[in-house]
Amino acid sequence: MEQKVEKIVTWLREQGERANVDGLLVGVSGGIDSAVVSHLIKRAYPEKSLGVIMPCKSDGSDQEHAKKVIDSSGIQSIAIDLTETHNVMFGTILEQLKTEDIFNADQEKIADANLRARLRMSTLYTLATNHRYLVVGTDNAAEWHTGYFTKFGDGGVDLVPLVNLTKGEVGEMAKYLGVPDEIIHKQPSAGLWEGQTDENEMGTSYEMIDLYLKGEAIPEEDKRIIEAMHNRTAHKRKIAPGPPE
Ligand SMILES: Nc1ncnc2c1ncn2[C@@H]1O[C@H](COP(=O)(O)OP(=O)(O)OC[C@H]2O[C@@H]([n+]3cccc(C(=O)O)c3)[C@H](O)[C@@H]2O)[C@@H](O)[C@H]1O
Ligand SMILES: Nc1ncnc2c1ncn2[C@@H]1O[C@H](COP(=O)(O)OP(=O)(O)OP(=O)(O)O)[C@@H](O)[C@H]1O
Ligand SMILES: [Mg+2]
Repeated sequence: MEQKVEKIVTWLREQGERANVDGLLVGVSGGIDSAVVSHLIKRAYPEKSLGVIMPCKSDGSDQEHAKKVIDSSGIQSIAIDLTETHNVMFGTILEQLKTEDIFNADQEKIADANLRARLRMSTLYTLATNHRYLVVGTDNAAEWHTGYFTKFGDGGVDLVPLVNLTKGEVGEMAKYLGVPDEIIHKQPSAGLWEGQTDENEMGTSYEMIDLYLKGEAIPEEDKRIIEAMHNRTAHKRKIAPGPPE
């Protein structure tokens, strides 16, 4: 594990140097993926790494966990509450849609959720510009393969250090790095609405996705769900296409 960690830390430093920036930052949610990235960027840039806590109508326990990650990693931190920003922006958009009688209530929850992720992305890039830092993403191999992220939201980042690690491998790295146990053992959640858990929403488990990625046999139904998610989200893993000349 020491070697795996060192390889990623060296890579992060090289990427920073190549981009000619001063440091790295990450959004800290209180979940395991951003906990691992916080510890990694602190190792890569001990004096120039920043963790950004951005509650947006978020669960109080997530914020407590986020603070624990700041402490366990020793990273510098800043908290920016996006609740009011989201209320104003989403409220303005909804009001106009309703005024013009073109509001689609079926899509409200997902549109609300994705705006939270995109407000976080905008906040991170504002800070990155201010500090001359890069924005480090937290997607792991399971999330990347299934496209379980918001396009240009939490998917809108400069570097993805965990993209080759399964969720299980992220857990092993978290233990090695000293991420608090309660964060390692809690249910993965995007925290985009109350009670949301990744596995409920996806209809399969990270254990199944990890096994699938390792080429092992899994039940037909899980395989079908994973392949459908992968195909439906192919556009998120490419740059925007243009027409042929
Ligand atoms: N074929 C295609 N070619 C090009 N673009 C296409 C497209 N199909 C849709 N699109 C575009 O993509 C948009 C849909 O993609 P997107 O906006 O990402 O939205 P979508 O995939 O519908 O939703 C994001 C999913 O990621 C989950 N999530 C988000 C954030 C964090 C986490 C987490 O684990 O923490 C999880 C969230 O719970 C939800 O299930 C459409 O509105 C459309 O603009
Ligand atoms: N409240 C928040 N404050 C700061 N960043 C956030 C917040 N919520 C989400 N993010 C960012 O969005 C990323 C995607 O969330 P995701 O839930 O996939 O990761 P996680 O919370 O670190 O781990 P887990 O998947 O186990 O919940 C987070 O890693 C983090 O960088
Ligand atoms: Mg989470």
